[in-house]
Amino acid sequence: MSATPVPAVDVSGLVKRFGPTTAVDGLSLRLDQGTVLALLGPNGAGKTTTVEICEGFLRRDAGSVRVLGLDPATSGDRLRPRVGVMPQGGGAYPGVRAEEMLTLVAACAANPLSPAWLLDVLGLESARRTPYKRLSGGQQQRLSLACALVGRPELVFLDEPTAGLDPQARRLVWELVAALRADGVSVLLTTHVMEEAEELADHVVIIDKGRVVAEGSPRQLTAEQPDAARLRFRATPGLDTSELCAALPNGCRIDEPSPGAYQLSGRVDPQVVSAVTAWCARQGVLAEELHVGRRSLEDVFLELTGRELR
Ligand SMILES: Nc1ncnc2c1ncn2[C@@H]1O[C@H](COP(=O)(O)OP(=O)(O)OP(=O)(O)O)[C@@H](O)[C@H]1O
Repeated sequence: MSATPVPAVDVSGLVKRFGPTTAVDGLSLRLDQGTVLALLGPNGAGKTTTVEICEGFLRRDAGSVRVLGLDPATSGDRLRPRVGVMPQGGGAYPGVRAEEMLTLVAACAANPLSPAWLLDVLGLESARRTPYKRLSGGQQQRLSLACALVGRPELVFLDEPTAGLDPQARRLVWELVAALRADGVSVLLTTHVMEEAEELADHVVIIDKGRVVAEGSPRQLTAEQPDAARLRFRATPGLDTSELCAALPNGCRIDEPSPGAYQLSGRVDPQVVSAVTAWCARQGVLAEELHVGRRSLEDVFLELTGRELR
């Protein structure tokens, strides 16, 4: 009989307070080896705090945390060679050149990847000799990612790895995360971009105010009755939707979960779309960002918390 593998990250009942603020409030999550977990939540939800505790950079107030079976609060020396960290916002000595920085980090690893190769893969070839402070924000992000990966870690923590990246660079990071997963590396990433979680993660943990509000695979979280679709649009906040409600078929409901964001749930057919746009025309408002589709993680978050992710 084979033994169950140790989870890459196992957090249970985690609590962290900063003075009167409870940043993490009894949070539990588990990242299985070789999988990708996305910690999704709005600003201030407690994502960075959770990750920094797992990285061993912050002390917890309560709960248990195991990273590759070890406690990061006491086993930092043993974990450092096995774990890659891409902190939010990055940061480095301003004068250090991109390749110098990566070579320096590589020198700490027993069996590093080639810095030159990694710079090439991340599209930083032309910035090799550029001092850190002269790199663009996106280049700094990618260098930070390279530093997290150069030591061939078993597990990587990526805190908002695509924040501030242009679509092309974002796609590059997504491909890299998929490649890491294919190589059996475990990845815990934070994001408030739901498409990122949907695209990359095996398991999504949605948090708000330091607590888990939902979790599961993206498919589980967005599953609904097969004939149900969503219609969403933006318009002037506070419109009286009673006339529209009366015109909709039974089983359709319209909500305004956050000001100006309207959401219709139920069976969305061409007549329903037409009723909505006709109603908007009568109100003299333009329905912006009109979208019909299946429920997204953004919808799930909105339903659970009444607020938008961004
Ligand atoms: N060093 C600190 N001192 C005081 N309060 C802090 C500190 N670090 C975080 N907090 C507070 O803890 C809460 C959680 O912050 P955290 O940075 O973990 O959230 P987050 O989900 O990562 O947000 P973001 O998406 O903006 O990065 C916030 O209310 C934040 O203001």
